[in-house]
Amino acid sequence: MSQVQGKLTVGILALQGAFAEHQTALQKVASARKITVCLVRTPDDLQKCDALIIPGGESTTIALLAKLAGLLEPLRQFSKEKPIWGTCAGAILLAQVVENTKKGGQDLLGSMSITVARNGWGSQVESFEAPLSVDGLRNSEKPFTGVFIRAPVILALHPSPDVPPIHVVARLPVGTVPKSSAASVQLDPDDPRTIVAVRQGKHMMTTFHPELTKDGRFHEYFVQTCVLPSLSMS
Ligand SMILES: NC(=O)CC[C@H](N)C(=O)O
Repeated sequence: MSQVQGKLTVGILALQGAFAEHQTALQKVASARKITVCLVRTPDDLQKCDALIIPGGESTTIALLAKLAGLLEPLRQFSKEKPIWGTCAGAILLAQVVENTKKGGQDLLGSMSITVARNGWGSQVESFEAPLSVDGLRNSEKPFTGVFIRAPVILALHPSPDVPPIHVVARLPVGTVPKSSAASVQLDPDDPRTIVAVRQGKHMMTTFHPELTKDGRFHEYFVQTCVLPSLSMS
């Protein structure tokens, strides 16, 4: 475990997108939990980390910049050993299969057995917020505000005996009708597009942006549920 003064180091991929917002949110959690926050721009930065957050932004741009920085393969290797949390664009990078990619496809880490579609609810104007009830969050009786901005949708989970179990962490509330032309009808409760947060093994993806709220409970949840347990196994 790469610890600095007995601390746990959580990296944030800082190539493009909302990495500063994650840094602010994580620093609030860090003060209570001996965590060093590291902005990751090179393979050397990544080496220092015990876990990683990939922020929202544009997944095609993040992947291209990661390739240019020589980070794609190190990220794939990292994901085999250490926890990654992908938010929105970061969720796309973690997915095994992505639909609606840019022409010619895009590089992925493929760390979670999930199919997502980019911009599943439509464009920026169809962004929306939804109150999410999330078991396992501190004060879970208080809904967590999911901020969905040109968000991907989960089209399918691919559980199999060969991969770690997949846990649905949060779904859109029954009756949510996103303003999107892509889903203007009320979603059926077991429609996979209602799934907006998933854990598989040590990784987590959220199709929304916890870093854009002032509510740090998802950052706490990632540390408690994904990061700390992975350290005890390493
Ligand atoms: N808010 C976001 O991260 C948007 C993700 C972006 N639409 C993509 O496909 O990469």
